Amino acid sequence: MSFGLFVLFILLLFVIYLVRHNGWLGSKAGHPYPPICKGLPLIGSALEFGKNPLKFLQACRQRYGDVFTVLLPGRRMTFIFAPAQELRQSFFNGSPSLISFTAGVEPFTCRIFGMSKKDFSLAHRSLLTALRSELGAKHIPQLAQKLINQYLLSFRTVWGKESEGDAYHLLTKTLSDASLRVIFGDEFANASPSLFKDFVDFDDWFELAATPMLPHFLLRPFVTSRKRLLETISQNWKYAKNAPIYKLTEAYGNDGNVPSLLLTALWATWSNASSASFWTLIHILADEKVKVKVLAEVEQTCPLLLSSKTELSVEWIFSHLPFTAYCVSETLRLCASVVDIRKVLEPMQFREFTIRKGDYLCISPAASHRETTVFPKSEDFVPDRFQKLGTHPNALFDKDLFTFGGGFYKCPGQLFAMVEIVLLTALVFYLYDVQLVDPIPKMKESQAVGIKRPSCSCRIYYLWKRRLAGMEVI
Ligand code: HEM
Repeated sequence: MSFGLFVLFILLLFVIYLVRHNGWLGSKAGHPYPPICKGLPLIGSALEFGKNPLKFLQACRQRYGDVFTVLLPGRRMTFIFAPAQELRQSFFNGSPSLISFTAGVEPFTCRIFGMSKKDFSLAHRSLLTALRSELGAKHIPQLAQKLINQYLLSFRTVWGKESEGDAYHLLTKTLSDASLRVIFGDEFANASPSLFKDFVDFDDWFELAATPMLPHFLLRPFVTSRKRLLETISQNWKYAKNAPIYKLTEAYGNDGNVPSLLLTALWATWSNASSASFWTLIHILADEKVKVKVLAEVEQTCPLLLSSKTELSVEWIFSHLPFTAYCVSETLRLCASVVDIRKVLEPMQFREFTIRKGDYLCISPAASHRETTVFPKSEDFVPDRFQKLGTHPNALFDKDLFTFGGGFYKCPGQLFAMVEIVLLTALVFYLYDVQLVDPIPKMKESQAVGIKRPSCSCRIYYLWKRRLAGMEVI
């Protein structure tokens, strides 16, 4: 082949690549591909998306409409915006032969937690079923009782009687200690004292480490903390034999991958619920009227909540602490993940567009939760909006709220998460006088996945306000 022909051949390949990659041709069926927000050569929109994903997506939507594709290094992400019911139908309940949750989260399960692709997709359904049953309504009374005992212990050992402290640290530590003991068991928790610290380091680097094509050797703190976490879990998971999490390892059945599986479960248990409990407390503290309503409710309910005679069923908790639960739901509306993700397995139709095989199909819970037609004054914290509707605080997540995902793969920890945050919030307000010391921090703008973290610290002042049997040390 002459040199000229060779150059022509390369140019032809390049043009074919550009046409396919950028969707300049319509699909075979004649339906157009969605418009593309191209960004810069090679890195696409990585910089803008990475800086403030929500703002970037809202700007794209204004420019391109309800369906558009964003190019990121190694990833094409097609976003769809629509009323809740339409999104539930097309995204959460779409045909499994067309879109896949498992393939969508593989960049996390495999690249971050180190699970093998094959094992994960084979075992995924049974894992989900096992966890859903272990954390289901039937077990809540027992789990809730243990949570309360652990919270009371943390008030003695972590909070103390009176102090000023960083609210994020206080709530994260309290909730994490309690949920670890409840889900992984006391023996496992006692054997793993370094787990919390290593997890904080790991979680700080989580999102960067999920970036495709970014080599992990550049992220030394991430690699070190993950190694330590996996070592701790490998050595100690035998102690979790009597805990709910053990059912998961039985469903998985492959010893070699169990530590990675349990690290995934630990991340799911800790990461989102901790931030959610922080924002719930901070939002209530920042609004005097809301705080007064919460205080009235907890004064009435907490004596019963702390009585050993009460069976803490799901219905009991939500019917005795409805307003506190609406505060949690409203917090989860405001702080929801910017992106939820699936992978397109075969070309699929959404409205007039064809979405390509291989694209990540995405919705934005954070953007949907800010639709002013559904949520007037959408940036404000207004728990009354849900109370007026009368929808059960937990059932809101089957209607207009997407914080826990949806369809078959909906978060299996939803009920447990709601219960643990409601109980912690109620007890903090019942047992302490709490005040904000710092202004409310902004949410971390650059975070795309999971409940938003605060962008800076926020101190609270708290003072123990009552006598309680068994709490003499305080
Ligand atoms: C406020 C707290 C929480 C939030 C906002 C949250 C949110 C989510 C979301 C959005 C998903 C993906 C669902 C989808 O895309 O359809 C998910 C999956 C998951 N969540 Fe949660 N979650 C929370 C708490 C928990 C807790 C406490 C646990 C366990 C104790 C848990 C366990 C899991 C697991 C294991 C999965 C993966 C399911 C799978 O692989 O199919 N989550 N969660």
